[in-house]
Amino acid sequence: MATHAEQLTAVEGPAVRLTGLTRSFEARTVLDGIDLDIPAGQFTALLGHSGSGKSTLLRAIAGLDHYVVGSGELTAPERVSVVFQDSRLLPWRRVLDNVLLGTDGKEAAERGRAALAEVGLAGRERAWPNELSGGEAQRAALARSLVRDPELLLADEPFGALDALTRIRMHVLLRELWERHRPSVLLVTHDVDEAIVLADRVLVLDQGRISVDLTIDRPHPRSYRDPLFGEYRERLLDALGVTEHHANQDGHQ
Ligand SMILES: Nc1ncnc2c1ncn2[C@@H]1O[C@H](COP(=O)(O)OP(=O)(O)OP(=O)(O)O)[C@@H](O)[C@H]1O
Repeated sequence: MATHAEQLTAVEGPAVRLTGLTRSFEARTVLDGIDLDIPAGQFTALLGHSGSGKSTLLRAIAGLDHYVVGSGELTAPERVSVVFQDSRLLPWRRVLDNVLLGTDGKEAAERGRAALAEVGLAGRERAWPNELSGGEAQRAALARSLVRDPELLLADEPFGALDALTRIRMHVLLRELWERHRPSVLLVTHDVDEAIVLADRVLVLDQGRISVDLTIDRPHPRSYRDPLFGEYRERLLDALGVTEHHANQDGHQ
C-alpha cells in the first residue's frame, strides 16, 4: 500500500465522502475499507471501543495523517476545524490571541471577540489560558474553531475531561452553535448518552468498519426521559458489546 497525500479535495454534495478508506499501522489494519457519506450540515457522532480507530478516522478526514499508510478515496470541505479533548491553547498567548491564531484580515479581531461572546467568554479576551477552568478552555477552543467559519467541525472527545455538569452545559452550547452556524459535525465520543442527546446520526466503528448507522429522529432539545432514548441506548450498547447491567455499574456506557 502506498502512503497518501493525494485525497483531500473540496466537494459538492456530501460534506465528507469516504470510499474504501483503509489505514494501517505496521501489520495492523485499523480502518478496513470504510465507505461513508456525511451530508452537509449533518450532526453525526462516532462511537467505538477504545482502540477501534475513531481518532484515526477523524485525523484522516482532517488531513492530519499523511505519514500513515493507507488507501481509498477521501473528500472533505476546504474549511475544517478540529477540537480535541484538551483545548490546546498556547499558554503564552492571551485567550483572544489564541482564538485568532492563524487568521488574518482587518475583521479577524472583531470575529474573534464575537466568537468568544458566543461561547460565553465575553470579557475574558485578555485572560491567560491558565486562568481559565477546563470548561472555559474548551469554550475558547470552540471559539477558535468557529472563527474560521468551518464547513466541517471535527471534535475528538471534546468533553471527555470535563465534570458531568460542565459537560451538560457544553452539550447545550455545542448544539446551539450548530443550530446557528450549521457546519457538518463529526463528534467522536465514548459516551453513548452524549451521542444520542446531541447527534442526528450515530455511527459505531468496529473491526475497522462502520457496524451501526443509526438515525436519531427526535426533536431537540432532547430529554433522557424520551421513551425512545432507552431503545437507542440499548441498540448502541448492544453494538458495543456492553450490557445495561455493566453500564449502570460504570455510571455510563
Ligand atoms: N501513530 C500511531 N502509530 C502506531 N499505532 C497507532 C498510531 N495511532 C493509532 N495507532 C493504533 O491504532 C489503533 C486505533 O487507534 P485510535 O487512537 O484511532 O483509536 P480510538 O478508537 O480513537 O481509541 P480511544 O477511544 O482510546 O481514543 C490503536 O490500536 C492504536 O494503538
